[in-house]
Amino acid sequence: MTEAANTTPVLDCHELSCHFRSPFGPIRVLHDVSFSIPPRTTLGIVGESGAGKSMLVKTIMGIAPEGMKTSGRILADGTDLSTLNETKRRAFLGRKFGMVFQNPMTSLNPFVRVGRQIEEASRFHLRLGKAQAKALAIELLASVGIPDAAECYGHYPHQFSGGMKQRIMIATALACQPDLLIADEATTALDVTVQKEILDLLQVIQQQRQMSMILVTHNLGIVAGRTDDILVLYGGHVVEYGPTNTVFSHPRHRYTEALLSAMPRMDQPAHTKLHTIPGRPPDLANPAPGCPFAPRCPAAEARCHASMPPMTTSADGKHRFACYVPVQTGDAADTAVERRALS
Ligand SMILES: Nc1ncnc2c1ncn2[C@@H]1O[C@H](COP(=O)(O)OP(=O)(O)OP(=O)(O)O)[C@@H](O)[C@H]1O
Repeated sequence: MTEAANTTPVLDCHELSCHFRSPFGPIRVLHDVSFSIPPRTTLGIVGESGAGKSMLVKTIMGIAPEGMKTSGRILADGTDLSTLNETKRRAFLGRKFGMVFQNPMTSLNPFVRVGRQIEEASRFHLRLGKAQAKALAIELLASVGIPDAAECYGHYPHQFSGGMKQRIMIATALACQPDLLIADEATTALDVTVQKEILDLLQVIQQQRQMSMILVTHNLGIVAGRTDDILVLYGGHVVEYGPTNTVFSHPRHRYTEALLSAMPRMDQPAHTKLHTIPGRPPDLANPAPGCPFAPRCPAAEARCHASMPPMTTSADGKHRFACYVPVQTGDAADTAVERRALS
């Protein structure tokens, strides 16, 4: 008998919120963020600077900055993380999730040989012996495209280019064979051609290892063709969430629509002027009562400024958006789902 494929979401987040205290009162950085990542799929988390993307993944990884109060439920492969004590939770997350940060220059220790840095996680979490951990580190270096992996094992970070350092960071994140790899703006600091190489590498690794992946980016172009689903964040709110193809072809939230029209496209004639989104991102210290995008939205009505729109779900249940005046698609069968009252 063949074993049924596991369909339990690798990550299930329910109403994640976080805030911190400031001299101006509490500042909410995330508002009831919910999403789910099925096995072997990739989620793109998109939004402009300050939208809360990094805070979201840091909250999931349990590394939100000190003073940040978080709430909500996180299930990793069906396990509710709140049921684990701090030590168990760290061990569990260290094995299940790997993370690649934006800047490999600051993530790698300049004084430690790269092989040793890759070995650290597998020795700690998988309890591998010295020889086994070294063999795995060399195998991982080779798998992320480092030439002469056995020799490079003993090199220091400064002996590698930026792109190679990022490959080493990916090898480090893969050391415990995670179910989920989180890449937080992992290519932003790199040249455009190297960016593409690293994104292609991540995609190949995701497919080879049958893992799930989160690509965090401010650039919609990065998630196009590389993700199954997209979560669009604005001012700490999920404004749109759904299958990438649907969101690209039929965006419903006005912010997503604006982001898409600000994106350069191959099918546009050269020198086409790109749209920009007028106005400024919301001031989290002085949140307006309504939709955070309303002050910049060309379609905003009085109600958009007065209260946060409820989350609406498409007829097939796969596409969600929080907008009173969504972009029309001809599909009228959307269902409004009231958000939990915001405290
Ligand atoms: N250590 C911190 N303490 C307090 N507030 C913070 C801290 N780090 C970030 N913030 C605030 O949280 C909000 C979300 O920040 P976050 O870094 O998650 O945004 P982002 O979408 O990842 O943006 P970027 O792409 O610029 O990193 C911002 O308003 C930011 O000022």
